[in-house]
Amino acid sequence: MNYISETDIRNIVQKVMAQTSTPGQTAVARPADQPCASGKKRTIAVGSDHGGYDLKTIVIAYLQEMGHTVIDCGTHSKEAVDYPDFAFAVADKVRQGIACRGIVIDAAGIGSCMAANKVPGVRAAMCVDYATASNSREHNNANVLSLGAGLLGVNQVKLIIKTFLETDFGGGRHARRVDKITDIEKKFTKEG
Ligand SMILES: O=P(O)(O)OC[C@H]1O[C@@H](O)[C@H](O)[C@@H]1O
Repeated sequence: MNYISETDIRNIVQKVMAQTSTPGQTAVARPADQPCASGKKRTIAVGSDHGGYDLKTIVIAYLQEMGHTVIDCGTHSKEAVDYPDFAFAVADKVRQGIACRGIVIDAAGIGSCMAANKVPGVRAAMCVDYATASNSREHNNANVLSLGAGLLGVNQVKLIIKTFLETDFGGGRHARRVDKITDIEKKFTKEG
């Protein structure tokens, strides 16, 4: 006859407790939180609306030049579309761990950032220069970069992307704070 041993019960309880951790406890790692070691060739998801379409083409070429694999989540023309659809497509690739990082682009970069941040496990940052790109990585462990195509020149964009991909998370006090962001998210998601 099959029965559940005390060890099995202990394992089940530990698993359930880990999945329902409360603020102050260490966050459970999800695919989107898996490390994306610097210096390595990565898979990066990129998406834009019509306002970011031209820049997306440049960004994809730049990433490929650096040796990264790109998942192009669209849009595929300059026909008017809605940025949340493409920001979600990118963010969901990061959430699932299919892409290590994501880049979302629209004309201003704001709406795509908002939409991407609704996806569990995603920390999207709208960056406009070296300082915001490095801070978003070092302090916030951002895994999605949002760019405003109408605000940035091509060289600026390349510097932002290079910085975003090559800056490591600082850990320490920053990890405690990022864990608190995750705890807020968990209050509102079943998936947590
Ligand atoms: O082309 P329309 O619809 O005027 O504006 C789209 C842009 O306006 C903002 O929402 C976004 O930045 C998006 O790219």
